[in-house]
Amino acid sequence: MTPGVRPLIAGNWKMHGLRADGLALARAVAEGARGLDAELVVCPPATLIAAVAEALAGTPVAVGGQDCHAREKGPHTGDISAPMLADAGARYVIVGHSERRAGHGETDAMVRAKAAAAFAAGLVPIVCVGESEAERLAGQAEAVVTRQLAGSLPEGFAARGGVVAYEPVWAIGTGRTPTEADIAAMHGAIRAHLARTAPEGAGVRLLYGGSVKPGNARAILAQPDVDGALVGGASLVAADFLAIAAAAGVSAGR
Ligand SMILES: O=C[C@H](O)COP(=O)(O)O
Repeated sequence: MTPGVRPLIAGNWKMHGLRADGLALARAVAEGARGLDAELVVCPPATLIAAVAEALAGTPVAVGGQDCHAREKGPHTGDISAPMLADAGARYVIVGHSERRAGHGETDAMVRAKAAAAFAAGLVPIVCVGESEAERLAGQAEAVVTRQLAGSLPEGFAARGGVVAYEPVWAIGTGRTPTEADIAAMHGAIRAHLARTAPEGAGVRLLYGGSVKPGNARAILAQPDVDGALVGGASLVAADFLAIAAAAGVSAGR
């Protein structure tokens, strides 16, 4: 944890949640969030953003989107723009998740444009980076992640409060995680890259994502330069998500 930084725990619900269970999950998270010393964000599917934002109004839990288009509006069937997310009540948006990079052919340049669009709409982008298993085994993990950062972060990213999530692709939904030392080393490398490129880089919140669970959260969040987590599967169970958030508060020594 970076000293003085408030931990951020974001839940990416991915393509899970119909109205009734999504609203129940959001309300249960808000109920348990009182008194927790971490910032909480839930990122429901787009169909639920407005309803969840309404249900969470006046609570400490913010809402985020899972993706946005780089343009404000136009002939882009099925896409959602950053101003639309903001209008629906979102304050954050995840961009460049590996499932978008792999499943929708998103390049670093596209991710960069999406993050810039998020800022323009008043949203905080959470930009995801991470190596594949083959890249890690080839000793290329840091080079890959540094290249992704160089290509994916728009001008003024650090100064404008952008967030980076390091998610090794092979750790997502697998129950496998890097060693604590490997997480610390990668977060240190990301921090060094950010600090080289902007004076505000030292203050950017760096999240770890990939099989974060209540049982491993405390150890992961205790690593230097790990300022929070981007949680997938465990964010679908309110008690698990809240336990991870509680571990973040403990790791921050708050
Ligand atoms: O965005 C979240 C990540 O893809 C992590 O997912 P997971 O916690 O299910 O491994």
